[in-house]
Amino acid sequence: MPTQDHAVLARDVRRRFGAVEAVRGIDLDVPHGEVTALVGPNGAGKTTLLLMLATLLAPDSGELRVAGLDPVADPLAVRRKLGWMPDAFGVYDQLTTREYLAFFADAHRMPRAEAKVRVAELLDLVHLAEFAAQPVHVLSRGQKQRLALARALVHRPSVLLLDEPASGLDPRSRVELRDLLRAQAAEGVAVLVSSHILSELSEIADRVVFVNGGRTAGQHRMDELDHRTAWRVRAVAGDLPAALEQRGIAHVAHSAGVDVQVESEQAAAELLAQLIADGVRVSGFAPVGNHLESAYLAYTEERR
Ligand SMILES: Nc1ncnc2c1ncn2[C@@H]1O[C@H](COP(=O)(O)OP(=O)(O)OP(=O)(O)O)[C@@H](O)[C@H]1O
Repeated sequence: MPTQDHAVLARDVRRRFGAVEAVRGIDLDVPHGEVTALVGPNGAGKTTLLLMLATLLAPDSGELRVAGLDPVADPLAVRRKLGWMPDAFGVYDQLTTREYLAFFADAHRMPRAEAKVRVAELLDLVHLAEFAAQPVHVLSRGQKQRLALARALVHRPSVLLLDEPASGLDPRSRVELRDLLRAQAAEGVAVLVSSHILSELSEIADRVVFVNGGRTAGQHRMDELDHRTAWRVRAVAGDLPAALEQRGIAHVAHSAGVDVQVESEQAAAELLAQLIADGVRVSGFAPVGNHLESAYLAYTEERR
């Protein structure tokens, strides 16, 4: 089994909670120096997988490696290499922001003088220096998330796991998070990030792992993703679904319109001409989302 070159590796990992098979066959490869996106619908098993990688939950079966180490056999060694940003903020909110980070530096046995410098550096990095002496509980949700990110980085980990890191962040903080994750990857850190914000992931991720129903549905480099795009069609008169069916064109109807997959802009232009020729009075015709969104919809289609 490859270890060092794969910063994070999972092979046929399974975990159930009573009758629920939360994870039932996940394979994953996350290399150093890249940002890997972990995406999938609610309940797909992403958090369960991340908790297992973060040594906080034991798998029922399968193999896991983090920084070449086994999180089941050697959790303490894994934690020394790993930065973990959970989707919910932890306790200790009576501490000040500075004390909170110092506490985690101490937990990583960082010498006090070094910890002082590192904490100040991190507070600047996540723009919380002005809150250094404030108790953590006064921070807003987004500020707490930035603090959680700083906490994950305290000990300069070589593997960074983030569960929905952008969900509470304002637009500027999201841009900064993107830059920060790219900078970490450029320094050789392996970054695995789960998120539902596909437009943002498509801008920072080098690779994507799709998870659906507790299984890996696909792993790709972003530049290998199918470049077919979904186009959304709306019509004010004429039977749009019937016209598409008659031409054998697969489509998904929902309240915002009818989505079809087309191969290229040229194919989209031809489809529009055909629909008009069929008597459909088209009122809207535009590409939806980006390549990552299209691939996501294709991988999770059977749920509809
Ligand atoms: N501690 C638990 N006890 C019972 N069931 C659980 C537990 N944790 C997770 N599950 C179930 O396992 C499945 C996977 O949950 P998980 O949180 O891993 O999904 P997710 O992909 O992170 O979802 P989301 O995108 O909504 O965060 C869900 O059906 C969930 O209800």
